[in-house]
Amino acid sequence: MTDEAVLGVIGGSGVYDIDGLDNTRWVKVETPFGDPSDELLTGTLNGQKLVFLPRHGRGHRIPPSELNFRANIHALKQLGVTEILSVSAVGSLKEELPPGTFVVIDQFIDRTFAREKSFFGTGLVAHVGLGHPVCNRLGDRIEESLKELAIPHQRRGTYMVMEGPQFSTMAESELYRSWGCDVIGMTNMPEAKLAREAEICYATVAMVTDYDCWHTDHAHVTVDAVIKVVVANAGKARALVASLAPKIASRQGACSQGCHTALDNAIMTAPAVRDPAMLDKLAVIVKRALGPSA
Ligand SMILES: CSC[C@H]1O[C@H](OP(=O)(O)O)[C@H](O)[C@@H]1O
Ligand SMILES: Nc1ncnc2[nH]cnc12
Repeated sequence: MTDEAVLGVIGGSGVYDIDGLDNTRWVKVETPFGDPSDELLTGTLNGQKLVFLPRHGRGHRIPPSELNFRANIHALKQLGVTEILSVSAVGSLKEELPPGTFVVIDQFIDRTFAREKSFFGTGLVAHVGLGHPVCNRLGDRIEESLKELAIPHQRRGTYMVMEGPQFSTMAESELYRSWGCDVIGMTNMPEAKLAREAEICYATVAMVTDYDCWHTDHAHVTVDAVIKVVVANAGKARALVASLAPKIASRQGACSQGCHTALDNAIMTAPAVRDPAMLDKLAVIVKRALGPSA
């Protein structure tokens, strides 16, 4: 099932389209969890099947707390996506990460509180592991591309996920700095958790757009400043996706870290008491782990 790689790209703020694809088509996808943020763009890039989803919808219609993360991940799963590259704008919490730096995220602190965080629920309970919340095989490929393209980057980093939509207070920003977080944003959770439940490799390349509000020598973050940096770095983001695509095409077999088998030993509910309606609703998610007739 994961033998053929399909690369999903979730475009964040300022990234509402993707160019250079062949055989493109915007596809409307329905899910049991409601509507995804927009239609999904399918095509091929350098020989690799690719599906693109603008996280906030084209034109940026949807704020972080109202994103239907479950529908977005479910739609990508339905289109066969096996690895997701999340491209996100973030604020920097460290002096040594100036705007324009790309960070290959490897950890998250999830401080969101107003979002649906699981596909599972009463009648079908599951607990997936999240010690390594991103796929390091995919992270390694991203790092290779960043090196080849000479894009300034940091290989690892902790992304603090806040609820938003307002930016942080100075006290909050200093608190997250004291926790050792590298960058801050509003969107990557529960996205990463749901990708794990859906057995899709997930990795984030976070583009630093500002110094949040803690830095005394820099103006506090504004939307204008964020978008200016995203636009200035759009070429690098495009080049990254183009370079990553053939690396995904040539990857061998299922994820060695276990992303593609995350539901093995994760489903708690005894077969006899599993809710048939939940099994039906989650069929796309649990088909590999429980078999098509579960
Ligand atoms: C426009 S700044 C705030 C906005 O940008 C980031 O979104 P994304 O990860 O989709 O690039 C941040 O998390 C906020 O949603
Ligand atoms: N400073 C910041 N805080 C939260 N989300 C962001 N996205 C971009 N910059 C941000």
